[in-house]
Amino acid sequence: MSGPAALLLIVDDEPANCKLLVTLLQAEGYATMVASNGEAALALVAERSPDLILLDIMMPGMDGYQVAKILKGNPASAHIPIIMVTAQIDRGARLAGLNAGAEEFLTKPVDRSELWLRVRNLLRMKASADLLRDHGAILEAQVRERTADLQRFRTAMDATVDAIFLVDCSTMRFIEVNATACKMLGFTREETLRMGPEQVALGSFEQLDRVYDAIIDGRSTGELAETRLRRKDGTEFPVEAKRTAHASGDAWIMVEVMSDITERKEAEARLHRLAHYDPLTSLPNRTLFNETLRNTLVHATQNAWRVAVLCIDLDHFKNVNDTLGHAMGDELLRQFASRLVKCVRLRDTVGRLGGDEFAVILVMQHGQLGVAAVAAKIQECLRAPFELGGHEVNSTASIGVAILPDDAADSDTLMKYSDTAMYRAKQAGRNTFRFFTAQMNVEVVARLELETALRRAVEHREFVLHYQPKVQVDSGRVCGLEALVRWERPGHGLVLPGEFIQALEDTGLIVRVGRWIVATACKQIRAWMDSPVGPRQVSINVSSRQFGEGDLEGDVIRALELNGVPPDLLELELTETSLLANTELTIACLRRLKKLGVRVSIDDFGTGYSSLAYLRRFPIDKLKIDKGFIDDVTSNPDDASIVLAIVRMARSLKLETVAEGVETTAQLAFLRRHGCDQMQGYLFSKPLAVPEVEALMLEGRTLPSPRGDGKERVRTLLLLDDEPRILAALQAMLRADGYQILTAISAAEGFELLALHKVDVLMCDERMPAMSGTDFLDRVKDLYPDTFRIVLSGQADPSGIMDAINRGAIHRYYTKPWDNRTMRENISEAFRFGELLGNPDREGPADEPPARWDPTAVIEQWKARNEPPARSPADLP
Ligand SMILES: Nc1nc2c(ncn2[C@@H]2O[C@@H]3COP(=O)(O)O[C@H]4[C@@H](O)[C@H](n5cnc6c(=O)[nH]c(N)nc65)O[C@@H]4COP(=O)(O)O[C@H]3[C@H]2O)c(=O)[nH]1
Repeated sequence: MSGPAALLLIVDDEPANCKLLVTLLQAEGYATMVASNGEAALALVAERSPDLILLDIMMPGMDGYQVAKILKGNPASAHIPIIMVTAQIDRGARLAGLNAGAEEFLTKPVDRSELWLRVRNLLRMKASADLLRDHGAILEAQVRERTADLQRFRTAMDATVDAIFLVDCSTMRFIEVNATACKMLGFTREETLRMGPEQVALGSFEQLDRVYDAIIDGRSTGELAETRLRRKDGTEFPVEAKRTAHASGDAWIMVEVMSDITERKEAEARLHRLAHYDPLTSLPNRTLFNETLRNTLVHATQNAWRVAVLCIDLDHFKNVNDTLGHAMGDELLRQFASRLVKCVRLRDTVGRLGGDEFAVILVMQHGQLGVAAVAAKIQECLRAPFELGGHEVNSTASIGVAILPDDAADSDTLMKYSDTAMYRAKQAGRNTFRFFTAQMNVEVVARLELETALRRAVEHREFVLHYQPKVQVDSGRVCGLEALVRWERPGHGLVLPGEFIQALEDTGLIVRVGRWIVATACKQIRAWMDSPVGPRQVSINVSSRQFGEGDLEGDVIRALELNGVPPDLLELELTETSLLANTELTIACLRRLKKLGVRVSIDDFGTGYSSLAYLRRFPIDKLKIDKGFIDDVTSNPDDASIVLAIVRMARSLKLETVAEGVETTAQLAFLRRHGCDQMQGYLFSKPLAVPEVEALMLEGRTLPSPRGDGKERVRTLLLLDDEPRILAALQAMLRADGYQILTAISAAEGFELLALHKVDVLMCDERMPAMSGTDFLDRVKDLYPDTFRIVLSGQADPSGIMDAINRGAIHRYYTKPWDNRTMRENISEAFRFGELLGNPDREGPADEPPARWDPTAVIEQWKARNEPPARSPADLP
């Protein structure tokens, strides 16, 4: 036996017995220790844990059974074999010994060989039992550790926010799932473990099998993939899955880790909506619209389809914003969007490009007619008024159309062309549509060239100012000048603003050019102040963009200070339309400038939509009556009424009036007679370069004074007939009666003479080429109601003339040939009649209009007549 000798404990109260046993056992090489009673034995066992105990039964105090029971009851000593040594050999004693836990018995006196045999056998048994016990303990510890590991693993698995599924690839069943997986799916763990992936994943068994095979074969790395899972209640949700395959013996285990990405997907969807859809109308925005157009064009080109792009812009939309506020403007856009969508088929695309700009993609089936029908439908859908917070608002749209492949082959050009066509529709008076044409293309190219040339012009300072004098109507003297920009374009000579101002506006270059104009005009005023010309008031045109984007106020103040120019020598001309834009900003800026002394006038007055109430908000000094009203002021009663209304309104607001574009003395006479303060026009002078306008001012040129001024009033008769023979005969007949006789051979000449002279009696032929006598007199009735009007008719049937008489256009009529005496008497009577009825001091018929004559109402009526058919929101209060 190798290793330390086995330690044997001999327990006996008889020292002789102990000694014998010690001797016998030590002789066999065992180590021994002795205890003389039970307590001592227990103490020794606790202390040294012997390999075997020889235990006497009969001992004083604690007997052998008790000792054995205690030892076997204690796990630390239960494995120590006990041999009971006893003189009793009866069966009862043996049973009691075995019950107490003893393994063997020896009878006293002890037989040496039996002792050794028993001791050796028991020690062997113990050795192998110890071995087994140690092994078991190791195994147990290992199991305990594994169990703890497993527990830790499961706790970790359960604690993770991701769902984890372990799938046995051979059975396609879950063999393990974590708590998150069960919660995500709504199944219990047990229910889940009874299922396989094809019951919760979207995809067939075969599809999953293919995915798993690819991962196992290494053809797929099992990178993050998006898929969907189905819950117990049948609802689905998106997950991101990471799959890895693990070999387990011959089988493969697929570990699937899945995260619920519902929130991420929703956020992505929200972002996508924000990036691609207009939040106000929910229509595709410009980005998505362009993307859709590009894709449509690819398909269209492949399939030889035709595609139309419609650019749609609401007319006068800005007025809704300005008058009803932005919330109502938004509401109009929303309502329009939903009407627009109903005008097209499902497969067509409607988008909002921004502001009031919408666009439509139409895949065409029936050629251009189909597109025209859609455009007409869109116009039609606007016919019903929009209900905006209690206001009924009418709106119209201008539509431009460009077509693939006729006009362009790519989306950018197609968009550009339909936009160009839309602007054409606007220019054509709005509320209409236009197809893009090759001519427009030429214009687009020309426009681009113009813009490039203008940019260069700004850099190279190619602009100059010309000046057009303004004249005081009563004194005939120059009272100021309007600065008008010209472009000395290399290779093109002097270019007028009509050809480039709009492009300067559209490109924003007007802000820089405008600043230059302010500075140059102020420099010129200074130069005249320092020359014999003397101080002169100069007006400059300003664009609304100079308020919003530039620093008009700063520019003006700097230029005035730099040149030492008194502010009242500078006048700013703003169009009605530019006043309407940026109103608050504009008003505030104008107020400050006006406080400084700078003068302000409204240009082209009458062409915009400003009402009297609106005008009061602006700090203005002057109204400039648009040339459009002056052109026919002597012959068109509508224009005449408008001009008179403006003059009268200006007077009541203590504003000066300037008539623009006065070209004839008749116009001047009309204006002079009706109290217009100033005139500007070719009649006096065109805009001139500085040296020429200086010469004009130094020469002291004035307007010719009005005819008949200072002379005594004479009775004036106007005879109008297209036959000079008749005129001559009438003149000869009436010569002796002392009238001032004026003759005209056309209605136009007649109007001019009426404007130039105070005519008392007017006799006109009924049959004239351009205009009948009654029509002429109809107009004269409105323009000069105090004239006594006679018609000379060659016709027997006077029914048309009777109508005119009933309308009050004609006071008398005569048929040709006439009786000289009666005619002379009647004309004389007509003068007397007119003098009796009319106020002999009155300068003209409308100079002191009748009480019912209301200038604001006249302007409103005129606007109503000149509005597009569907009334625009511009009419809102
Ligand atoms: N047929 C005819 N025309 C007459 C007569 N009297 C004056 N005109 C023209 O009428 C225009 C008057 O200027 P506007 O109404 O301010 O209209 C101006 C103004 O709106 C704009 N503009 C001109 N210069 C400037 C400028 O310096 N800045 C800005 N922002 N706009 C300018 O361009 C418009 C056209 O300017 P112009 O071509 O110089 O044309 C000038 C002038 O030459 C006439 O008796 N008969």
